[in-house]
Amino acid sequence: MVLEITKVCKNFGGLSALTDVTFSINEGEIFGLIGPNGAGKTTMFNLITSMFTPTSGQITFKDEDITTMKSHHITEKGICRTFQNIRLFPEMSALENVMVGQHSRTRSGVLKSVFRTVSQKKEEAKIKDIAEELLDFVGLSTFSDLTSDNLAYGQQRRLEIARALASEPKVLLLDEPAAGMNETETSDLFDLIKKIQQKGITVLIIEHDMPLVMKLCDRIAVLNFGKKIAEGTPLEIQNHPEVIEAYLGKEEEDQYA
Ligand SMILES: Nc1ncnc2c1ncn2[C@@H]1O[C@H](COP(=O)(O)OP(=O)(O)OP(=O)(O)O)[C@@H](O)[C@H]1O
Repeated sequence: MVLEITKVCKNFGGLSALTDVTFSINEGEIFGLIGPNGAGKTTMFNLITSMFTPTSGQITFKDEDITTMKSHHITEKGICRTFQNIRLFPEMSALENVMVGQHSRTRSGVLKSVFRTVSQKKEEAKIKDIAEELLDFVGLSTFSDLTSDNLAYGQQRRLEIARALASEPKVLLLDEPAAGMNETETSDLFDLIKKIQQKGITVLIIEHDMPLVMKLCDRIAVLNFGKKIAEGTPLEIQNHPEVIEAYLGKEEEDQYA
């Protein structure tokens, strides 16, 4: 088990965003977290990355309790995420955006040195090399000098993934990576996430694009009103009566048969 979520609850005032949610993720798998709007999926990401603390319950990463660990320590441990709304630096180049993503792994910090020592210069050169490799990995090497606001939407989402990869995650959390993508971009995204898995990185993905989720994920957990209503393989999830009723809807049932 790489990540274990045990009996996690999160209340916001009187609202129970998550109630007693338990699931665990195996090393190297692509795990989907799905459910209707407001089901608590992003809240779960916010708890795993310590943007919020659970009201109760436990989160462990490789058997270490990380429930109350600070966010930056969680990044250093090897958990990194992308956001539902793109959060790039719009006026920085694609390359610089990825270079910034490495800050948790560097000693002297990126782009800030005024009096640069030889070792800092070497480190910067290495940071640039790694960023170039990552841009190549996500298929954006020809756009390296473009500012991120000049990239197409699907490219910006891939750039976000490259930036997240720059922190050398063991577990990558993707929050609706296919949102707003056309069919070709979604198909490229599928290939990219599979390549990330092949690198040995575990992927936890929130996604509303059901055909993509069903094709991509090894296992899936389904939330509804903050509670887990099902967990299993894509086939098990597609045939789960409570999921069909709560989430997929009768109309869409045939689509996945
Ligand atoms: N910071 C917050 N303060 C108060 N309520 C919140 C906060 N964050 C989330 N919520 C509430 O918790 C519930 C779960 O929200 P969450 O964003 O986790 O759902 P979601 O499954 O990610 O939805 P979507 O698919 O629409 O992104 C919602 O009712 C939401 O309004």
